[in-house]
Amino acid sequence: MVEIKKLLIIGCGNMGGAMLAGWLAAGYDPARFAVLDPALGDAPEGVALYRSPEEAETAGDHDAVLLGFKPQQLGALAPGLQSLTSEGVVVYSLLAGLTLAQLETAFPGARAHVRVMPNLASRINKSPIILLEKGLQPPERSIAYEFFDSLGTALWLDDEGQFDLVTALAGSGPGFVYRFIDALVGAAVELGLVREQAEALALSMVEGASALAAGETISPGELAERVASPGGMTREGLNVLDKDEALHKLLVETLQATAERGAQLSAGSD
Ligand SMILES: NC(=O)C1=CN([C@@H]2O[C@H](COP(=O)(O)OP(=O)(O)OC[C@H]3O[C@@H](n4cnc5c(N)ncnc54)[C@H](OP(=O)(O)O)[C@@H]3O)[C@@H](O)[C@H]2O)C=CC1
Ligand SMILES: O=C(O)[C@@H]1CCC=N1
Repeated sequence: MVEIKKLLIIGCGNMGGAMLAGWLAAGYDPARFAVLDPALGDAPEGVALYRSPEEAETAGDHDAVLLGFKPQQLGALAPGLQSLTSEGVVVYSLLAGLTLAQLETAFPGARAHVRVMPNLASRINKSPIILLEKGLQPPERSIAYEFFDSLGTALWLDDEGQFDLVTALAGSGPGFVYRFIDALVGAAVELGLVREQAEALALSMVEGASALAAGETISPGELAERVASPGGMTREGLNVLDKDEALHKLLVETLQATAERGAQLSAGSD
C-alpha cells in the first residue's frame, strides 16, 4: 500500500498555508510536510522550507506534491518541476479550473493526478474537500480520502464536468458568505447600529444558524420557514429577498460567473 509519507507543498500561500495548518492541527507530524516557496517568510516548526526546485530535489524525500501556486503559473513552472513529479510521485493540485488532462500533460512522469478543491476553513478542519483522481489504486484512494478528510469533509466527485461548479460553491463559497455577512453588517449600521456590535451579532448569528442547519434533518429552506413566525417580523424580510426571486437569480448569476472563470483559466486566460 502506498501512503502519503511526505507531501511537498509547492506554493504555500493563503490556501496551501491553511491546509498545512489544518494537517498540523489534526496531529500530523510536521516532518511529513515540506514547502517549496521562493519568498515565503517561514514555515511552521519542523516543516522544511525550500526556496528552489533544486533545493527540494536535493532533499528528494517526498512521495507526493501539492500544487498551491496560481493556475496561470502552470505553464511557466511545470518544466522546472519535472524531476519533483516523477518516479512514483502523486500530483495533488489546488489549481482552480485546470483539468486532470492538463495536469497529466504538464506532469507526465507522475504516477497519478488528483484535483483537490478545499476552502480556507481547512485551517480549522472545517472545509469541504472535493477530490477527483486519475491513476490511484483503490487502497490509495482510501489513504488520500482520510488525509484530506482530516481538513473537514472530503468527497469524491465522479463527473469532472461539475468541478468548476462545485469549486464555485464550496471553494469560492466562503467569499460569498463573507460578503453577505459584511453587507448585513453594513445594512445594520446604516439603519442605526454601532459597527462593532453589528459585526459581533452577525458573526455569532451566522455561526449558530450554520451549526443548527448542519445538524438538522430538515432543509435550510424549511428552517427559514420555522424562523418566520406566523404574522411575525421575519416574513417581511424574507418577502424582500424572495421578491421576483431576486436572491435566487443573483446567486445563479454569481455561481455561473465563478464557474465560467474556471473554464477561462483552463483555456489559458491570465
Ligand atoms: N484562496 C482560496 O480560498 C483557494 C485557492 N485555491 C487555489 O489555491 C492556489 C493558490 O491560491 P492562493 O493561496 O489564494 O494564492 P496565494 O498567492 O496566496 O498563494 C500562492 C503561493 O505560491 C507562491 N509562489 C509563487 N511563485 C512560486 C514558485 N515559482 N514556486 C513555488 N511557489 C510559488 C506564492 O508566493 P508569492 O506570494 O511570493 O508570489 C504564494 O505563496 C490557486 O491555484 C487557487 O486556485 C483553491 C481553493 C481555495
Ligand atoms: O478564486 C479562486 O480562483 C480560488 C478558487 C476557489 C477559491 N479561490
